[in-house]
Amino acid sequence: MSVVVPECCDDLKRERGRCLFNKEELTNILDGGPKLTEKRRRIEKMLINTPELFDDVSPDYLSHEDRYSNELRKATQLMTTLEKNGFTYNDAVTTGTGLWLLMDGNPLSLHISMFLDTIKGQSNPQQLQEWLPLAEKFKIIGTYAQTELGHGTFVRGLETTATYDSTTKEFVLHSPTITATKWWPGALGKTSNHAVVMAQLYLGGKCYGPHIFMVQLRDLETHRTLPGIVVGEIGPRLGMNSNDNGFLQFNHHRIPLTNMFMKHSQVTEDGKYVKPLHSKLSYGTMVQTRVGIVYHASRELSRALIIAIRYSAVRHQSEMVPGDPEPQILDYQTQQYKLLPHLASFFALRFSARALLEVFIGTSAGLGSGKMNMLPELHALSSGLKAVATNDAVKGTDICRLACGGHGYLSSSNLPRIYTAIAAGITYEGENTVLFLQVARYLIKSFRASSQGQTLPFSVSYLRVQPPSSHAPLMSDRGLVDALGAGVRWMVGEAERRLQQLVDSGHSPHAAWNACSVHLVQCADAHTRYYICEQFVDAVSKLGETVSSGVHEVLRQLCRLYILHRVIQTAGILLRCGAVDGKALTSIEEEECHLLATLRIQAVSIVDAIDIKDVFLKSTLGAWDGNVYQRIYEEAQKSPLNKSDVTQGYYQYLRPLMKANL
Ligand SMILES: CC/C=C\C/C=C\C/C=C\C/C=C\C/C=C\C/C=C/C(=O)SCCNC(=O)CCNC(=O)[C@H](O)C(C)(C)COP(=O)(O)OP(=O)(O)OC[C@H]1O[C@@H](n2cnc3c(N)ncnc32)[C@H](O)[C@@H]1OP(=O)(O)O
Ligand SMILES: Cc1cc2nc3c(=O)[nH]c(=O)nc-3n(C[C@H](O)[C@H](O)[C@H](O)COP(=O)(O)OP(=O)(O)OC[C@H]3O[C@@H](n4cnc5c(N)ncnc54)[C@H](O)[C@@H]3O)c2cc1C
Repeated sequence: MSVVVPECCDDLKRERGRCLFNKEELTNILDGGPKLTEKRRRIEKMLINTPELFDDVSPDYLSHEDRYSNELRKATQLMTTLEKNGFTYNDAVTTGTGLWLLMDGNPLSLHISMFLDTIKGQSNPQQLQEWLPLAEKFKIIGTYAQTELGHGTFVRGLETTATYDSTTKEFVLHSPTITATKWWPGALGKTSNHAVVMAQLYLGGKCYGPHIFMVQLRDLETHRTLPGIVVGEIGPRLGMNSNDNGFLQFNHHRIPLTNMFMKHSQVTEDGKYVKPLHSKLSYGTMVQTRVGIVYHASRELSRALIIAIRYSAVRHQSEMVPGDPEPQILDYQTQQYKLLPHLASFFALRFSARALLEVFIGTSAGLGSGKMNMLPELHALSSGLKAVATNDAVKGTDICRLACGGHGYLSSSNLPRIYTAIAAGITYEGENTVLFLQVARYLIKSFRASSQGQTLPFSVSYLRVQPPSSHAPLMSDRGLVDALGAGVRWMVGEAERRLQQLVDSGHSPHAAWNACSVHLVQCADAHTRYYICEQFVDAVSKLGETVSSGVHEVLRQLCRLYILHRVIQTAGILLRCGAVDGKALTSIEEEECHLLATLRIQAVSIVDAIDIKDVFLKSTLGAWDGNVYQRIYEEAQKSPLNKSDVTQGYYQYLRPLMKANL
């Protein structure tokens, strides 16, 4: 399939004619450099030239089984195409391209992410040597099986047991109750023949907590389920229904001793336990996936924004001035207010995802040499950013849908599918409220440590009781970010005060924690957003030295909008702690409205620079040419109900009803 870039409609031509910055330069920044843009485009070209990767029929018109088979067909084709052309699966993931072709629930996504990552991150050298080549070449296909019917969040509460039998040097895996059934893992139902399984380790009658085991589930020749294992698919879900999320039960199923992942903790042949350097090292795959999800959420949000902003430039509705031609809906301030702060969020998340990845890489390198001290900070940052990124992507995507009016509700807009896919991100890989509470624990601990004079890690250093006096004027970017920091400091101080007050009045620390948890979640959210603001300001100011003035100006405006919007959202707190006053807020609100109008002028060009091709957007509303109505009409013709003028349903139900004597 070759892509011919069509002439765009007059509205979009006019929009693009107003561009005052170098789009390619902005694209390079978003990709992480010109080389990465070039690589992404090579991958895209290769994928676009593989017609088997594209749907002939929308998954909406397929049966549950055909939908799965079709996605599996494309997923396997994607993997072989990448392999043959010298790319890795990771390339397709990190560029987003592979995901966009398969984001109806790719049945190989868990294999190429959490299964492979667990093998890489949790194996000892022998295990790595044995399993990695098999997994990389798809000789074994796996998933990450942790969540159970009874417990997802509370990993320590999992019920699946792995009991060591030193006489045979085996673990016996067992699901003692219905609630111990593994439930949810992607690709577990029908695709995977292996799984990495989280189970409670029992040695000599003593429980050592959750540990990870490599378990074969199906015969490698016949694909039949092995004895002692019950496995199946869990049925339809809100979205991503082309995946085979599954269930799994063990009935005293035996696996060799060597199938416990032994990089961090070990069990000896005679059943002795060797503990890890840090008790949460076995949660490493979850942390790594959370880092990936921040990127993933920003990419999905960007797809929705491209669709909604292009559509808003093409769609004309009502009269702004009586008797005048109908304006583009993007000219309405309320439409700008719906979309442009989310456009700013996309950029903020992209820069923060990059900063988080650096922390992840630094911490992982430290772990390699036995340094565990950065782990709590990585856990807090990855938890907070995963939660904010998915919350904002879900909210932003739905706003994009709403901003497209009725047509946003059409499947062919692709907004419903983007929404339902990213909506799962709020829940999977750590439910967001739960992750925020982890961040809050870290904040309270840090606040208390700081009160005792201890030095704080970089991401929380602003919580110091005596902050360095800020010299930045309040209305500058730095000044406003400092004000936001003062707000978080006040919130955390307030949370700590309330916790202490409850404990002093006789509550247990745990009861006090629960009684303050709404406020604690707000602290965690505010802290993470403060971190995001800092990363955005830093990134834009660093780029200022290297990019052209047009691009720098656009980035500066987006960053400013993000900060102003955040200040307005936090107004109540900032007023209470005295970081801003009413007069400042009024001028911030006015400036935001002014900025919306400024950014509106180049909004289409900004989303063009995100550079996602039509074949990956898959939207009747968001295509490059803006030929919206023709595309919507043509998609409707593909409905199976339009194959005949009169449907079977007419003869079966409608006609008898019309003929009945009611
Ligand atoms: C195609 C895909 C390719 C690539 C992937 C890349 C991007 C993703 C892109 C797309 C995704 C698309 C498809 C994938 C779809 C779905 C995949 C989904 C998979 C899953 O959902 S897997 C299951 C995930 N489950 C969870 O996340 C469970 C959440 N629960 C927990 O993590 C923990 O139990 C909890 C709640 C954090 C902690 O529980 P608890 O409070 O009971 O504490 P503990 O006693 O356990 O902890 C005490 C102590 O330890 C600290 N701590 C906890 N966790 C960590 C950690 N990970 N690291 C460091 N420290 C940790 C905790 O804070 C306490 O510290 P303190 O005592 O306060 O000092
Ligand atoms: C599409 C999808 C794909 C998934 N893929 C996988 C996979 O591949 N592998 C896998 O193992 N799992 C997978 N999961 C499972 C997922 O990780 C869990 O659903 C998730 O961790 C949440 O756990 P839960 O469902 O038990 O929710 P619960 O923990 O029961 O949450 C329900 C409610 O209780 C609240 N709550 C729970 N604990 C607390 C607390 N301590 N404090 C305050 N509030 C609390 C939550 O905030 C939430 O509002 C997937 C889930 C989905 C939806």
